[in-house]
Amino acid sequence: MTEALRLTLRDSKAARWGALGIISITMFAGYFLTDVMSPLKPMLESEFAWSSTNYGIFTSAYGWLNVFFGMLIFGGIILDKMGVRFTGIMSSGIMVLGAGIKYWAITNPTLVTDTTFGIHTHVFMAAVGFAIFGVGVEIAGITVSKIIVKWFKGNEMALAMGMQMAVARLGTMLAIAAPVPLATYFSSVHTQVVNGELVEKMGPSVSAPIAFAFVLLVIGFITFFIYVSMDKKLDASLAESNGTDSEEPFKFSDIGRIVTNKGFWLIAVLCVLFYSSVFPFIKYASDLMVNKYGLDQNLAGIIPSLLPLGTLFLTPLFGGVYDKKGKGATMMIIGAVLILLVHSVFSLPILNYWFVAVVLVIILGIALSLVPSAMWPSVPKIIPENQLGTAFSLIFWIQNWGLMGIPLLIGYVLDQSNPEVALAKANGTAVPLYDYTNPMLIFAGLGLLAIIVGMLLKMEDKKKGYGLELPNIQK
Ligand SMILES: C[C@H](N)C(=O)N[C@@H](CCCCN)C(=O)O
Repeated sequence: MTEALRLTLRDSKAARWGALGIISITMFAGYFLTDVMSPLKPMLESEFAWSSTNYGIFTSAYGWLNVFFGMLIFGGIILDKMGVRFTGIMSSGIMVLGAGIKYWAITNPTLVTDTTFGIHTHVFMAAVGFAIFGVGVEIAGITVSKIIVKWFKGNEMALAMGMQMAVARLGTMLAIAAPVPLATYFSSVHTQVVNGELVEKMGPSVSAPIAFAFVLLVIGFITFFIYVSMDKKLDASLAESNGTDSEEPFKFSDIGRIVTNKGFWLIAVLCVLFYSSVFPFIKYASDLMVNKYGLDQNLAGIIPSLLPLGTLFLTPLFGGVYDKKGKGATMMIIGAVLILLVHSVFSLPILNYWFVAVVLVIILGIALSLVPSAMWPSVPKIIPENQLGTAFSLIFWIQNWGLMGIPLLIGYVLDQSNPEVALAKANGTAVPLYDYTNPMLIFAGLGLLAIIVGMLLKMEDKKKGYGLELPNIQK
């Protein structure tokens, strides 16, 4: 067979980067909704009398269905059985549905007067929407990972994953920076909760940024159909080139193979520790800026938004370094060290200057570029391609325990460490600032554990020869 005959659609640079661009739009919208409420925490407290625990419950809902109902694991199996086209459409549809429910709940503060399972129904219904959305965005995440491996394996895989994450981080950045101005711009007279009573009052529209996110998600859903047509063409070209589907189909016994692989566990534990120290932090970062660094609520999102901003450039850059030079395990360890450093300084009850926060957030951005750009392209070095959907879903499942549990823990610890805040709210007196020392110590502890697991992973790589320290691009 001649070289020309063996060429497929993925050998075309324009086609594979075009495919990446399209799926990145869907994920951009997903990441926007994921963090859109983060800068709105102080508003949720002032408009609807949410406590930090309420906010923690709502934020943790992201993982409820993924963790307790195993939705992510089903998602991974569906992905390996049904393929990326079906799973991609399904997951982006679920994102739209979840966002719709969340919007409905937030626009109905009358739900505040009821409770469901001991939680204010307003909080509970918003959480249900977020939980459904969480299933969609997580399954979309594993689908996109598999799509990237399909198009880029043996080429610029880490760079491609880095670029996709960079676009997604743009969504996070917008979600941190835009909601407060949007909510303020669309201020209106609406129902608010004041001293436990529902009153009609002029105030910022917390629901406006969610409506914006909903529209973005619908656009992401539509654009995924364009990807579907490209994927069909890729499969056709693979079939023609005769080089396709030499892979064994997925079997349930593969799950046993994945979970008995020590490398898999190390990367999964590193993943949950690392992401639990960054993503839940983002949910509280704007509030931290108000309470620790004395920033105005309207400007508080600016410093945290520098975190994803840096990753826009650095994630593809580090991905490119991994592709060409290797050193994946080392990059993950350095990232974990940075996490420990940053959160330790945040936890100190001194240095409460805004420029210190800027420097720390920039360093955190470097960590958030180093670890993911090395971690995700390392998974296909440990797990065979036909088991990747399931492996990614298992890793995401383990990670979701952290994404669910840590925000809840932080909200609870915040309330427990600052009882005077709840007291002041109940008495209608001036509300004091939150002391964030204990929550930040929890984040620092996660960083320390991540360093240890990163080192164990590097040792295992040496023993098993996964090639985590080797370049991805095959010469
Ligand atoms: C939150 C989500 N489960 C996640 O881990 N996202 C990663 C990207 C994973 C993509 C793997 N190709 C992130 O860093 O945003």
